[in-house]
Order: sequence, then structure tokens, then C-alpha cells
Amino acid sequence: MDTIWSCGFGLDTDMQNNVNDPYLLMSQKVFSPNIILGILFILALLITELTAVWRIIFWSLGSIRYGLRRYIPVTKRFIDESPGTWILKQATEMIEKRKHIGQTGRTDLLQLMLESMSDEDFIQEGQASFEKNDDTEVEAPLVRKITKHEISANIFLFMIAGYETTSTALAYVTYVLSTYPDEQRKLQEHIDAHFNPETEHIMPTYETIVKMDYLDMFIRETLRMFPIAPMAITRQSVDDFHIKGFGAIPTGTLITVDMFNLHFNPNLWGPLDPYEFHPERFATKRHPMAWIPFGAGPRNCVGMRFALLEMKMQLMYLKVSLTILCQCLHLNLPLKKKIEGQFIYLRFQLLDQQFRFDLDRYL
Ligand code: HEM
Repeated sequence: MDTIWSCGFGLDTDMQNNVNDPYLLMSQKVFSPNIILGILFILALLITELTAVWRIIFWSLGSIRYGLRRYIPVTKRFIDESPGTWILKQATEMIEKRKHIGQTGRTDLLQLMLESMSDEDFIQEGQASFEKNDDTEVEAPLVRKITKHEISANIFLFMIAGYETTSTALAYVTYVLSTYPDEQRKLQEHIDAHFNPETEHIMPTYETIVKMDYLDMFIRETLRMFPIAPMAITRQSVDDFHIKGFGAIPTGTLITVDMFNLHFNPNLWGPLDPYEFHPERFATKRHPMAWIPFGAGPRNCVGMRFALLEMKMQLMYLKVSLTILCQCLHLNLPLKKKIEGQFIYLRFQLLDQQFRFDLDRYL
């Protein structure tokens, strides 16, 4: 989350060390179970004919809550602000602040979006701003600018889409490290062969990371076996079409991809059993649609390269932290003083018995 806020919006948060950070609390709330949504979801599954009604009820509840808090301030005591509203408010403030201080010299996402911002509040679908070239009388290509509302909505989306996803994927990586000790050792040797924190900067460089093929395969294999957003790839048919051996699919049908079936299909991933963790299977060229944890096509995950890089850096940094930890133990210095940041402790809490055992031997 710290990384998203910093790279995306130039905001330096410190959630690793401050579990009460309001941005962290609100983002966690977005993912916390919502009883009303749960009930409406079950009703929508059971009585599909009334789906539109359930949707209207859900949206009306949000508006009622917002209206009550806005127009009858005393209700603020009993009704919490919705985390979505809070985050959107921060996003709008962030835009205003950045507009006020002007160019920051940063190339973060917010700056890029502000540079393409339109002065209009809303742009109708299909409308766009044109840049006319007076010299040649040739109409310049269509330039679609984005509005302030779209920027705040995108800040919200990036924060939500980029937080839980990468952290859950990293949790699965630690699970794999603990349950496949041989792979763990192999990965460690691979990192050692490519990166020496004593001679290089404490953080690996981009050039170092892109050379590390086994690290890349390790993460891809984890996401093959544990795709963290299997239900996220949904599409709606815009025309009637026909699938051989299946039948007709009418216009408007909602379609979800069966990611598990693809990721564990022996014809796509053999000859080794797809239920075995084996990163090297990625050294063989596979069907382009066999691995889709980030979706596919023009609306696939825009954060894919960012997420992969983030995960690789975390894994390498975990290794660096282990080295520092070993040095501390060896010198018998108070760990808390020596290790900067609490994050290493959090990571250790995630590791299970086997990995702890391995860790003991390593130390
Ligand atoms: C391991 C980490 C991640 C996984 C597995 C993941 C997975 C996905 C999937 C499956 C989709 C739907 C794609 C489709 O329908 O074809 C998606 C969409 C999206 N993701 Fe990610 N994601 C990850 C990290 C991130 C990060 C770090 C960001 C932002 C920095 C991000 C931003 C988005 C956005 C904005 C969309 C919507 C794209 C669109 O509709 O055009 N994701 N992601």
C-alpha cells in the first residue's frame, strides 16, 4: 500500500510501521465483510428476476447513508462515513493540492493524469477534445481528455486494485516457500548469484531484476497454482455467438473465465503434473492463453508489470533482511535497534513451521 501511494500519487505513507494509518484502515474497511451486501448477493442469486431491484436497494442504501450524514450532521455520531466516500474525498483533495503546487518533477500516475485533465466536469460518451493543426488544415487525431471525477475514481480504483491483490499473492509466495523447502533453497541461491547487497545498493536495480529468470518463473508458477483473482475476469457478450459443441450464447450473457481449469489443464501444462510446484515449466513455451492470473486482452490488468516487479523486490528484500538478521544474531546486537522497519517481523509471522525450521538451519 505504501508503494501504491508513493508511485501512484506521490504520497509518503508509512503503513508498515503505523497500523493505525487512516489510509490503511479505510482501505481495509473496503474489503471487510458487508452483511447487507452479502444478503443482497444471496437474494440476487436466488431470485435472479429481481436483480435490478436488489441493485437499486444496494445503491439507495449508500445514498441514504451519504445524505443523512451530509444534511443531518447529528447522524454522523451513529453512521460511519463509507470508506469509499472517504477515499474519494482524499483523492479530490490530492488533486487540488497537486494542482496548487504545480509540476513536482515526479512522473507518478497522478501527474500523468493531471497533464491529460480536461477543464470540463463531464465529457459525454463519444465526445472528445480536438487539437486542430492550423498549418495543414489536417484534423489531428482524437484526444480523449479525462475529467477530475474520472481522476478521483481512478485513484480509488488503483488503490483498491493494487493493494489486496499483491499482498495476497505475496502471502501465497511465503506459503510456497514454506511448503517447498527445496524450491526455497533454489530461489535463495538464485538471488545470491545475482545480487550481493554488500557490493550493490541495498535495493536491487531494475537491470538486475529483469535478468533473474528463475525468480520470474517462481512468481509465475505461484500465480498459476494460486491465482488470487480467479473471478475477476468477466465479460459480457455484445452479439449472439455460437460455441462449437456447446451451443448458442445470446447477447448480454455474463461470462466468467474458468481460470483453475486452464491453470491445471495437463494438456496445457504437462508433461509434469500441474498439481506440482515446478517453476521451470515456464521455460517451455506454452499457449498464450494458458496463464491468465492478470486477465487477457485490452482490458487485462494494467498493474501487471508493476505488481510483478513489486513482488520480486519484496522477495529479494526479504533475503536482504535475512542477511541483516543473521549479522545481528551473530553480533548479538539488539535486533530492534539494528533492523530498520518492522516489516521483517510481519513477514516472519506469516511463515509456517517448516520454513521456521529451515530458517533455524540457515541461521
Ligand atoms: C498480483 C497482483 C495482481 C493480480 C493477480 C491482478 C489481477 C487482475 C485481474 C484478473 C484483473 C481483470 C483483468 C481482465 O478482466 O482481463 C485486473 C484488473 C485490474 N487491475 Fe490488477 N492485479 C494485480 C495487481 C494490480 C496492481 C498492483 C494494480 C495497480 C497498480 C492493478 C490495477 C488493476 C486495474 C486498474 C484493473 C482494471 C483494468 C481495466 O478494467 O481496464 N492490479 N487485475
